[in-house]
Amino acid sequence: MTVADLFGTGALAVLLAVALVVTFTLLARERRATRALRAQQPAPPAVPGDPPRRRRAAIVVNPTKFSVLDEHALRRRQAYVAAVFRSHGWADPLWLPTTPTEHGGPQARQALAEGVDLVLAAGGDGTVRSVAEAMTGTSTPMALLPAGTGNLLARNLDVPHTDLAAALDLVFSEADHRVDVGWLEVDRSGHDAAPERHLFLVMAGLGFDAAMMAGVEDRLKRRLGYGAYVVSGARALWGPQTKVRVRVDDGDPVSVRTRAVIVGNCGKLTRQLVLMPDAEIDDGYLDAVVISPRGGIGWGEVAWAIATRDRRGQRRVQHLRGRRFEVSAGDPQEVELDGDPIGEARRITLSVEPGALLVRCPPLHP
Ligand SMILES: Nc1ncnc2c1ncn2[C@@H]1O[C@H](COP(=O)(O)OP(=O)(O)OP(=O)(O)O)[C@@H](O)[C@H]1O
Repeated sequence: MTVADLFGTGALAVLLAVALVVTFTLLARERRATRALRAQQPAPPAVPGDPPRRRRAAIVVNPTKFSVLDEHALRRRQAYVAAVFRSHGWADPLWLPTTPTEHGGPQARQALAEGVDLVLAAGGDGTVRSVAEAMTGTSTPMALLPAGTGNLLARNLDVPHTDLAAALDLVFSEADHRVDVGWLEVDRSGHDAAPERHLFLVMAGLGFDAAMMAGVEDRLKRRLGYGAYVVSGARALWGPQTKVRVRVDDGDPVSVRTRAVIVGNCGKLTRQLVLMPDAEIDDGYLDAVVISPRGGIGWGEVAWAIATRDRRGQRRVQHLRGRRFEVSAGDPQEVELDGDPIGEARRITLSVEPGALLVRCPPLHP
């Protein structure tokens, strides 16, 4: 009998087909089982000589903070920073510059999508805030390379803000700490259908301090640095008091005549000037000051209370603490967010999200 005879018989052809199907099914099952077994096994130990995976950081940089020095300043800093990362065995950092419309959030999200080990915010508090907004709720730490004017978060976390080398050293020598973030809801009309929501890390508020920030022109900042806030503050001092209603958590709203309501996640303006001495960035609470001076003597009292940090019996600087603050005013008031003015609103709501952001910085309670 020839092979053709064999295939000519229908029964044998069916038998052959069945045998083939069974064989392929068994082979496929074996391949699946082998794959599953491999997946359960730990990764093979690195063969000596295999290059270990090098850690990589992304640096979200506001280029305008460097180009004010000279047009090559940013490139020089980038070369220096990359060399420092290499000297610590890290890969060259991924540089993600901010733009006039994308202030750090999209850049930080891109960095997270690329799986970096650390994101650095190189700029002022606005850049830091935008980066932090994208990183909140993730387990990737954020570090700071301060290059702004106020650098309020850096001052509060004791991150060097005038020495790039020292700030960079800290990236490799310190641990990560969970800090609270604040959320500010801005209802501009007092009955907005969808109020804006912004993250803040230091302070947000309404009234005099916001008017002061709004009055700090970029030109003045460049010439006077932090002193620009003093000049603008002096200008804003003499405005009228405003009637606002303040509600803390589920308490009843209280009406006060005030020049400013400032709510803080942390309380330092400078190392010496502490607006909210009890505010801690990791305590799960927000602190607030209601500043209500009347005339020159009243402002003298406020200045004294802030300079000495002694608030006993102080009527002009009232302190509050809670997890949620609602502040509403009859007339639109200038609103401030981590030192940046964001326009006027009639109602703001501030709340805290405890421990939502991982930050690389010196110990919070040394
Ligand atoms: N590529 C860019 N070109 C022009 N402007 C930019 C660019 N990137 C960011 N900006 C502007 O920079 C602002 C953020 O500045 P940033 O917070 O870094 O410094 P700062 O205002 O001096 O900080 P600080 O609050 O500490 O004083 C953004 O509001 C944005 O308008």
